[in-house]
Amino acid sequence: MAASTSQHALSSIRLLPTGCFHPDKRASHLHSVSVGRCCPNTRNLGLVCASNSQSSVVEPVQLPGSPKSSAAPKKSSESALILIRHGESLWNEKNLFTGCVDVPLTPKGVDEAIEAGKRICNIPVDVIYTSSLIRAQMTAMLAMMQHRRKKVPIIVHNESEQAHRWSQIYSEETKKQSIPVITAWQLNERMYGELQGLNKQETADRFGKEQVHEWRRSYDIPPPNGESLEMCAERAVAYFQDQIIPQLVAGKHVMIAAHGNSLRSIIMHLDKLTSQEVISLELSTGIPMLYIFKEGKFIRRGSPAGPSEAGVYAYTKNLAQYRQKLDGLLQ
Ligand SMILES: O=C(O)[C@@H](CO)OP(=O)(O)O
Repeated sequence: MAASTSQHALSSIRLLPTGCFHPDKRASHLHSVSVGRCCPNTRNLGLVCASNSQSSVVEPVQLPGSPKSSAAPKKSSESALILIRHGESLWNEKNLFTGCVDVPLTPKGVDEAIEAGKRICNIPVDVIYTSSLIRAQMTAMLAMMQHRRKKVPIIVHNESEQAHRWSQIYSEETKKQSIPVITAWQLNERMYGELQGLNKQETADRFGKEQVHEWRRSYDIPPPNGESLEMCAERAVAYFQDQIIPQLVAGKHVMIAAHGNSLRSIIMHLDKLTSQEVISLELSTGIPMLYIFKEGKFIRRGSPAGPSEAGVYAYTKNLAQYRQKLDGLLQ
């Protein structure tokens, strides 16, 4: 799907000077923390599921003010949030409504994911969230293969106590060189109901262009027996607030690999778009978008253009320092 003016608008935001943070200090804490795992049908399970700290690679973080909070957020801290829509899938290529049908990437989608990875290869990533769908997971993994830090992305398995136990890592050093990948159905594409598997053009020919546009882009009108964007936002934004924001508050750098509509709903929330404005928000496959989270606010930084582009690393002093560190220029 072509990038719209909104997508271009995302990339053309002016850069503002911002303060400092210390990505590497935070990354070094990864080895000692436990899992914040999401269970289906429950919104706020970070604390409930994190019973065994030994076998896990990422800690659920509590928001400031919470009585149990152990990780006090640093006032001056600043975190990167990268959002990536998955690369082209086999059903994108065939122009079929996909929704929650779990199809893989095309070779072009694989290339897009690799390209996305090159664009973010100098931006710190401490924890990755993906949907439970393979196209988002492939994208996350392929993108991370390009990262210069060369940490190993590892999918966190908490679907059963045994899965949790059997996927333990027994070396603290190896954990330090890992990035937890947390999969969450809440980040899935919106469920397209009875449109799933139908050809988009044929559906428009049959039901009319306007009707299909309404199903695809309106905020609160669901397709037959499917989810509206509003319904998708209810679970995706709730998950983002309950599970992901606490990571950012604790100073973790987060990447989310997800889908056109789950990400549209999160961007709507971050950018405070109205239900009218979100109609024209289109996300291209495999294009990363960067936000900086600082002092409780999200600052949109557009789409990093590539490792050779200097601009993105001037977004914040800390991104520049992180890159210098990767370049071996800093100790
Ligand atoms: O088919 C889908 O699942 C989505 C994303 O590819 O399509 P649309 O752009 O119509 O929301």
